[in-house]
Amino acid sequence: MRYLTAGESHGSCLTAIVEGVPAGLKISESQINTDLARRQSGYGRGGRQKIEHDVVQVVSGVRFGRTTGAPVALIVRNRDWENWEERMAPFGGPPSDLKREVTPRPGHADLVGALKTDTDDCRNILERASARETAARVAAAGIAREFLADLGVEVFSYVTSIGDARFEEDDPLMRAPDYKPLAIETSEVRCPDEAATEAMKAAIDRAKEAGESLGGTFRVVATGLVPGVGGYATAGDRLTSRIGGALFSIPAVKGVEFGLGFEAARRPGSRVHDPIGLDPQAGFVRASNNAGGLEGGMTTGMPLIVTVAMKPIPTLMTPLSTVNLDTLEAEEASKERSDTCAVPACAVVAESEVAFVLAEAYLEKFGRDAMVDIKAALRAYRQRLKTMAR
Ligand SMILES: Cc1cc2nc3c(=O)[nH]c(=O)nc-3n(C[C@H](O)[C@H](O)[C@H](O)COP(=O)(O)O)c2cc1C
Ligand SMILES: C=C(O[C@@H]1CC(C(=O)O)=C[C@@H](OP(=O)(O)O)[C@H]1O)C(=O)O
Repeated sequence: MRYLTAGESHGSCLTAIVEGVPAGLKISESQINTDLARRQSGYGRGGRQKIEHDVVQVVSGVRFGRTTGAPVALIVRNRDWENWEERMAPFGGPPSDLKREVTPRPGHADLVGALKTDTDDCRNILERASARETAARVAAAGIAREFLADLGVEVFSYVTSIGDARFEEDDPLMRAPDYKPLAIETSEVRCPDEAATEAMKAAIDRAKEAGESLGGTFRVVATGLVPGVGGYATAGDRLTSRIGGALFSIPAVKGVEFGLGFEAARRPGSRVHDPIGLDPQAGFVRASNNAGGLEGGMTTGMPLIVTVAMKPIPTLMTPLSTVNLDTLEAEEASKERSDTCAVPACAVVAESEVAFVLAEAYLEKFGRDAMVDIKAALRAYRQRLKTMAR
């Protein structure tokens, strides 16, 4: 299962096509819309989110609420388009008052994209480098999430820091985070701890006041996984690389750690690796989950726990210096409407990326055509694992 998106930030709409979708999977538009709304939310978002109200339109591959096995095409319309129709027109000439973007923002794709593609208007770059595109990813991932949910796998996320405001978790080994979904989703920064939520909001307020921006960290967790999904035999099989790559595809993601992550490099082996035991009911079990649910590029059966770092938003209201592409003079970088912090939204996008990788890995292992066969294969596999532990 993989997706492809198209659409500019201020174009008429975003489009996604998901291919490799098995037949017979129940799809809920309202569930996708809930995820789209979660991606739009979060303290520190800018004015754009007051304009947009993202809803998905499923245009192919689903009939009477179930997938047919054909590619699923989805559309999310940009409400802001009506303010940009002339400036973003696919055909005809530019309007006479068009203001080109010639003061590239450090940290954004503006300068390097303009150099690479020989344009004198960074808008050609930023329209697509913009994380607006991630709305299409979240819509597309609705298919992957429904697929995983049908197989008992849930993917969620929560924010662990914004700037220097941190959520200090009780279980530093992160064996299996089990925060209440409501505690996460009712927090304006998607952090299950009230005091940390307030500290993060205050940090965002201070940053906004100072014309600054903030990044942060969050965790993505997947539960209900069976062991042995993914692969060890070739570089391309390993889920570590596939999940890492998928997360690094998200604009502004600059770090990914599995389980203990970098902390593992500071500890001796006996305090890192997860001892193996045998439980009469559960079969092979682990005393800890420092690996974060992956060994040898495969799921261990413990929760997958990935910590992700997002850099601060590049657009600054107190801008850094840049060079004007027309005059070649030093100038302040452009400061268009922007988010101050988008860590909570980024976490929802990251859930989507993880869901896609896991869905594809499950399809590899349990078949691709029809949900009924995939579920039967999963049941048979679980049964075989039980037999191996007896
Ligand atoms: C959900 C989300 C929202 C974002 N909002 C903004 C924004 O409002 N302004 C901005 O300059 N960058 C924003 N970014 C970050 C830029 O898109 C990103 O830094 C840019 O594409 C350059 O890519 P890089 O940071 O991976 O090098 C956002 C990123 C995400 C994931
Ligand atoms: C539109 C979204 O995020 C945008 C991501 C973004 C960027 O540069 O990445 C810049 C801003 O766009 P605008 O200039 O239109 O306000 C954000 O609002 C969204 O997430 O839906």
